[in-house]
Amino acid sequence: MIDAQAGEEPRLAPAGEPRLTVVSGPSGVGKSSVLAEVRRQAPEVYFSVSATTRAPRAGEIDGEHYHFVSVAEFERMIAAGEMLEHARYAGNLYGTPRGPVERALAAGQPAVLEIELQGARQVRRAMPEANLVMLVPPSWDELVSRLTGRGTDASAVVRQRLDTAREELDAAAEFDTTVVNSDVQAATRELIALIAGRDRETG
Ligand SMILES: Nc1ncnc2c1ncn2[C@@H]1O[C@H](COP(=O)(O)OP(=O)(O)OP(=O)(O)O)[C@@H](O)[C@H]1O
Ligand SMILES: Nc1nc2c(ncn2[C@@H]2O[C@H](COP(=O)(O)O)[C@@H](O)[C@H]2O)c(=O)[nH]1
Repeated sequence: MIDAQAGEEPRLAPAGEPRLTVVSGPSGVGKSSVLAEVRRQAPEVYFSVSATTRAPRAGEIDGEHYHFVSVAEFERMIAAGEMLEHARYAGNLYGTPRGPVERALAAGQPAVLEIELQGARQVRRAMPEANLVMLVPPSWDELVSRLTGRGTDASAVVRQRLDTAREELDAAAEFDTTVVNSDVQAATRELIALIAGRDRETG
């Protein structure tokens, strides 16, 4: 957690206020796996559903895993100011619809975004009080093994995602907290504490 220096605005939301938590990290590190467990154990948390122009993978449900939209619809949403952040990743567009996140926070619900690095940087600028968490793998070899072992992407896409992963891991210092995903349950416990703002509690 980063404390405010004398004369500077505090960067993280004050204790007691619902917090926006951004979870980022390289493709294949286990963001979806850990957040599925967070969702199960902390049903009070609002999880943003992103819009994407990527084609659905087997088993992905429109409106649940993503809002699967056309490029034209995605561009309309940007032009209408409906995106909190957006980015191009591995040839597709991804973005966070702004309204549902703002409504959840206004209603007192902690909210979580699972987004890549460029988007996390945009949220940092737009909402400096957000807590940025990077999920990292226990080792590079383990990341490669998880991404290839998942079997959802062609080898060229895996290579592209691994190239981006190096850049993402190099940016870990920009995040407030780094959580190592060696074990899904342990990472889930750490994330739930951060989402609930337990790191802001004193005494
Ligand atoms: N702690 C862990 N130990 C071993 N395997 C894991 C762990 N966490 C996730 N995995 C596995 O790693 C693979 C990638 O996980 P997942 O799809 O959750 O990653 P992701 O970060 O959400 O990827 P993407 O950004 O591409 O959506 C999956 O096969 C998942 O079962
Ligand atoms: N900037 C944003 N990145 C997003 C968003 N939703 C998901 N993502 C990230 O994209 C990559 C690839 O996801 P995949 O489902 O195709 O494997 C991954 O890092 C996601 O976290 C978003 O709204 N904005």
